[in-house]
Amino acid sequence: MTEHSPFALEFKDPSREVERAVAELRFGRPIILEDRSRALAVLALDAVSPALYDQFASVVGQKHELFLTRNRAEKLGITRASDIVAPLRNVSFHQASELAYTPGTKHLSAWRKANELESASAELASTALLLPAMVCAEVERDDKRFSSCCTLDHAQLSASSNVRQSFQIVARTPVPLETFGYADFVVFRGGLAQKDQVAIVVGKPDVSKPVPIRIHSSCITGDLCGSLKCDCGDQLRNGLDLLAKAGGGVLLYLDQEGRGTGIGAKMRAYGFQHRGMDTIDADAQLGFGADHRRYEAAVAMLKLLNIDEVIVYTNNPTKIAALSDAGILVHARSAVTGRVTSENEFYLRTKTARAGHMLDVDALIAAE
Ligand SMILES: Nc1nc2c(ncn2[C@@H]2O[C@H](COP(=O)(O)OP(=O)(O)OP(=O)(O)O)[C@@H](O)[C@H]2O)c(=O)[nH]1
Ligand SMILES: [Zn+2]
Repeated sequence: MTEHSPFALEFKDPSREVERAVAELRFGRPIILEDRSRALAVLALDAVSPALYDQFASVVGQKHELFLTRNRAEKLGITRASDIVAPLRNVSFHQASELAYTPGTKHLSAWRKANELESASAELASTALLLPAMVCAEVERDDKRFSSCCTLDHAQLSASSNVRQSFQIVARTPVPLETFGYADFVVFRGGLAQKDQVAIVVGKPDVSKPVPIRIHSSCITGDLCGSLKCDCGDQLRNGLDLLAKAGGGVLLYLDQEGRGTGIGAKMRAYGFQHRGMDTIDADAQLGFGADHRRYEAAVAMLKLLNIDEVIVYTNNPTKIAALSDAGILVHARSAVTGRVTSENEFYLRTKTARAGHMLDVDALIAAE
């Protein structure tokens, strides 16, 4: 345990250091990520300006390299199932961006397998909701040229993981909903570099019995604007309806836009889907895996609401597994569906075929 001086305010715990590094990357500034043997200057390509990219390249004498995940590497024709790093000497910002996330780019002449530190830098980008494409350069420890940059020890990244489960309730207030009458909105704060999360308590669920719950990931396009490209808006409203009909329950509305990749990445991926790609391949072009959501917040929220046994409204087996793995007893699973539209049918079929969702799209169409 760190000893704190009674005469100073100290914020030296690992999670604060990680959050600082994440914020720096989001603002397009370099950080230094180091372990016992080396130091890596890192920029997130998604956030950096072309001018700072050029400046970084010249400061490190054109020895900068581009980290790409194995998902992106596969799209560049490299099928060795590892994260990779490619040299960027004399590669412009525009060309680097093409390598990182433009479909159809094939001109990667040289690359090597990424090391652990380089892969860890992409983990930070993912926490910052940025694309996992990093501009890296190995530098000396305590390199004066980067003295004004935030430095993060790799060990602090793993040491901060317990914070992901740490939440507290900030407010609990009833809100009158058009269809359901008053529902309590409970706001939770905590986690690692996370926004506030919300639980909507419909009716008066009895926590001494299995509580009906829905874990819903935010979808600005579907939930808010009625986009026809997905089933989220319907699932949100039908989910609340099912909880009310079950005699009361809790909907956890998680800040996990774009399956945890963020709205920026999701809209880039939508652009690729307009060209015919499915939802998973579109994300892979950007370097992402099939699903980046984490459920520590959901588990912490349930525990703070004194809920440890549930009936879950979902078609997604990953959500059930995440709850069970965290010690929440899942008594049953119930389906929650939406309308099938010509715009979302391919998306729904992809979720079933490639992400194991328990959804019979043909039966839904037949029932309409
Ligand atoms: N990256 C990406 N995310 C998408 C796309 N379409 C929808 N999403 C996101 O997918 C998530 C869907 O959330 P949910 O409806 O809670 O989850 P689900 O995995 O469908 O599971 P259930 O609805 O519980 O069956 C939300 O975070 C959406 O923002 C897409 O094409 N690309
Ligand atoms: Zn959606």
